[in-house]
Amino acid sequence: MAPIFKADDSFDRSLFKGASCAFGVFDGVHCGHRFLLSCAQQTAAENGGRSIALTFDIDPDEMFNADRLRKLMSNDERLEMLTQTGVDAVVALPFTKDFAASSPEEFLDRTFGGHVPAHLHVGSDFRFGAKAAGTVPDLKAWANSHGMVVDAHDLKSEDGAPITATRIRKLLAAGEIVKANHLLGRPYFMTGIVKPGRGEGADMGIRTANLVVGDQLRPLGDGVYAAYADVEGKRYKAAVNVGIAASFADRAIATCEVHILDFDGDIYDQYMKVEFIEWLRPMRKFDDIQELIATIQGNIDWVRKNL
Ligand SMILES: Cc1cc2nc3c(=O)[nH]c(=O)nc-3n(C[C@H](O)[C@H](O)[C@H](O)COP(=O)(O)O)c2cc1C
Ligand SMILES: Nc1ncnc2c1ncn2[C@@H]1O[C@H](COP(=O)(O)OP(=O)(O)O)[C@@H](O)[C@H]1O
Repeated sequence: MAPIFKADDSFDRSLFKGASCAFGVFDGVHCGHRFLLSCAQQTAAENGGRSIALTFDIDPDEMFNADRLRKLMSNDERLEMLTQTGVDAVVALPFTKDFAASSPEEFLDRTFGGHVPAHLHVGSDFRFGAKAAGTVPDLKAWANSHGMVVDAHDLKSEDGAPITATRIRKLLAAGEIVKANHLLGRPYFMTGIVKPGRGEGADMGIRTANLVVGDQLRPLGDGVYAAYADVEGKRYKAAVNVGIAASFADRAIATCEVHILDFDGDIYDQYMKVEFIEWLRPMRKFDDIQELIATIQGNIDWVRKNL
């Protein structure tokens, strides 16, 4: 697995010399990102240099659009997944207010610190520097005078439209999990530590392991889904309610309630990963608890038969 370098003041930027970098935020590490990263691997192989995923430690939108941000994964998960894409190294630039305020030219000077890569691969919509003022032609002009080749790639498309994190977030918000997973090239997942809920699941005969996932990390629309849950190193089928349970909205705080099929352990305070596979139905408010139980049992049966 590739090492992760945090590009703070102590970082030795000579790592960039002769390298092929793909530059982006890479939220979701989706198929479009993987294509760009494979381009860096290809020119690295041709030139005998390293391939590097060049990114930021946080998503810049956390600084500028925090209220409406819906990330596809946490920053740690993003960096970790980048290490598994086949690149030789992952470099995370600290995205501070000061760094974000750099002019486009200053931004590039500070990023590379005099050690310019051989190749830089970006998407054709790449913008950089304060107020995203730097464009691909600006990048190419800087590269020309610094001996770097810039490859600005058309965004990889699927079903007639570019694959972008925004497009995937919109599909997830609409519960279109199959289409979102297709563009991600993997199942969309949520992760967290299992917390105690209201204790009503056991009374209903349907235990649920609860995650409290904040809005920023919950682009997936409310609803009931078929999923897989990874707990204690094992993978189980699961029926999952996403969103605050409408029938208990006055007292519920969990936003991802996971009934794990054929499982009967205590996993409070344990890490759990939930991979979403199919949308089953909208979440709804039930006035009759027996009807709620029967409906959930129907969802569990569906998961058992179809996943
Ligand atoms: C597959 C599944 C579907 C669910 N669907 C709904 C629903 O449509 N409406 C609702 O209010 N709660 C729904 N729930 C949530 C249950 O009401 C909740 O798990 C139960 O109240 C237990 O809560 P507790 O874990 O906090 O004890 C669903 C739960 C599961 C596992
Ligand atoms: N099949 C299962 N699916 C989910 N959690 C289970 C299962 N079996 C046992 N558990 C355990 O039970 C807990 C959920 O029990 P529950 O009665 O729903 O209480 P609460 O919602 O208050 O945590 C889970 O956090 C987990 O530790």
